[in-house]
Amino acid sequence: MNIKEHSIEELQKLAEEIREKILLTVSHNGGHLSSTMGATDLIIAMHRVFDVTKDPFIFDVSHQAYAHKLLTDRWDSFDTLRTFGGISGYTKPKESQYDYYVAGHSSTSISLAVGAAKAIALKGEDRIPVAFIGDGSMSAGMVYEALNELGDRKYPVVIILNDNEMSIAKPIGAISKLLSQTMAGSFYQKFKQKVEKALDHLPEGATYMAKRFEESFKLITPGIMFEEMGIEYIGPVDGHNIEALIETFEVAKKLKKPVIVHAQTTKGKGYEIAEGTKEHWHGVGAFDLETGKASKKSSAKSATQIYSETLVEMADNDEKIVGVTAAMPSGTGLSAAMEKYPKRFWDVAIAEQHAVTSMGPLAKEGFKPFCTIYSTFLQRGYDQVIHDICLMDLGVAFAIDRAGIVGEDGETHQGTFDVSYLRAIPNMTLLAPYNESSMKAAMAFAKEYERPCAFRYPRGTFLAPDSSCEPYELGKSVMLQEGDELLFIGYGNGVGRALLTAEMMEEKAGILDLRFVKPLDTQMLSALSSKYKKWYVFSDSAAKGGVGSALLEFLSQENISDISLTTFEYDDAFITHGSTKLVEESLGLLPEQLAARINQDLRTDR
Ligand SMILES: Cc1ncc(C[n+]2csc(CCOP(=O)(O)OP(=O)(O)O)c2C)c(N)n1
Ligand SMILES: CC(=O)[C@@H](O)[C@H](O)COP(=O)(O)O
Ligand SMILES: [Mg+2]
Repeated sequence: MNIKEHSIEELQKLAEEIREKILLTVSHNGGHLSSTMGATDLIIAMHRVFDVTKDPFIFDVSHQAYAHKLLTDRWDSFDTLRTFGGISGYTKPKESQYDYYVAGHSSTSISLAVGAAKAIALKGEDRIPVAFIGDGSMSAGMVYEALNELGDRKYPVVIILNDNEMSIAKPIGAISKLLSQTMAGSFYQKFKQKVEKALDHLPEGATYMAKRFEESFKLITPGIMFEEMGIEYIGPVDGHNIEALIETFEVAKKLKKPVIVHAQTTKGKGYEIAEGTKEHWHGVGAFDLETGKASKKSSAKSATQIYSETLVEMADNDEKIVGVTAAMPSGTGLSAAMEKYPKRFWDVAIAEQHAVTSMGPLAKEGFKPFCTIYSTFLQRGYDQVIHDICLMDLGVAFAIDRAGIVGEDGETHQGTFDVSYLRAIPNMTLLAPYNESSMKAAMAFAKEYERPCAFRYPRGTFLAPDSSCEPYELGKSVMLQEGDELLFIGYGNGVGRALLTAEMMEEKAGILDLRFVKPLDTQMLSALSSKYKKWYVFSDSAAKGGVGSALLEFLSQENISDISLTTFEYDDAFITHGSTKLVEESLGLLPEQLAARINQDLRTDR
């Protein structure tokens, strides 16, 4: 859509139309509502001033970029948002030439802008990278690694800081406090302009004094930090005043230097029910537009809820239990423990690396940390798991939520890699529960275990219903059902998939709840290898380096060569978005598909 010739009134009308379209679509499909509603005016002004056909538009996380999608080539396909086969909820160059980069994990945009600026400079082109980042995403270390270089090398980059005074939850930390010093900021802006005018007319000696005076005022503004790092700061500006935004962006563009435009917006702008600091509206399922009520409510307890309740119970009985989340208090369920024990459970903002490392000394000092992070976001803290926890052999328990396919968030968020990336680390123990009782038992094990361990569980509910459960014992698996020739080995939610598949089999399968993928129950596996010659592995994890790999390593080490092993894990490819069921169906992983496949194999064998 070419908006270069639009009047301000036409742009304002367009903003309304875009918000209506977003509202209607998200109320049907679910999605990131409040971020994107609040960012709409900024994105319109961005498209007006910069040239999306040549300037890299780099959205941080990119959950707020729906208006960008609508302004480029996705108005007609927008109703497929986040559905299987439809458009992604995030920017994705494979989807559109106007999406410069993939995003989904936060705080990468300024690094990307610096990289783009280097390429542009090397190519001698007249283009300018524009990074669009939210206040919540300003907490992560990557931002400051990039600003550190940018402020020194001075590439022309415009950073639009969309400050809605919210992360998903309440933003945490000193940076967030600094950004919200806006009363002083607006006063300071007027004051600064006056001082600068006066300085033009003063002799040299007086300029020094006036500069000192000005700097003492800067100490109370958000600009100080950026300006001292060598990055121009403009703001705060009203992020819903399209006319003012266009003027400001024009100024920023002409500076040909690194510049931050600090814009204040209201999260949820345009949908009153969602406006302001209402965490719920960050990411929602389908809802009724009139009332704002969710269309579907699940009654079954999610794995996260079980974790959350169990953690509080454990914390009630043991004051050594502590825990951390990196900006996902409600998503991980840590919020319940944080409310009850605010001194022992912390949200450290988007800062997975810090979350992991900071739990090390707590373990060293005799506390029991539960480091509660989604599988996908723990990737950010990988070196810290190795260097700061496992090398020290400390008793930190990693509670890995959103393990497996997460559904509509798709490629950037799938929790597929944790088994592979954690299994390689010395001193690490890996276990997984498959229903409510086993989750409690796994957590009880993790609480007592004095070395690093990680347990994983899925988004939403476990596939298996609850059942009685023996306590977890290091490296011990449990046989759930004996069979004839086939052995189904389940890990975590894979046990539920194995149980469901077994119900549809023409032959009775033995079912093993593996419990630990590291260390493996070698005794049990050796014994089972004499009776069962066909092994099928069920685990919601990447096949490369996953559970099947671990079992093949075992068979090879033991020189057991008469077993055929098939693993139902994920192939070596990024997995698309859509409802979990449709995505799993596309991968052939629904129990009925697996049963049909195994039954067919058996028939062919005979
Ligand atoms: C590395 C990483 N950790 C956590 C998240 C989860 N997450 C997505 S958006 C978000 C809040 C971002 O806040 P902000 O940048 O202010 O954007 P807003 O939603 O307020 O527009 C969080 C914590 C993520 N995407 N990436
Ligand atoms: C944008 C982002 O990273 C989060 O908002 C994410 O979508 C949350 O996912 P859950 O809905 O699984 O908590
Ligand atoms: Mg924000």
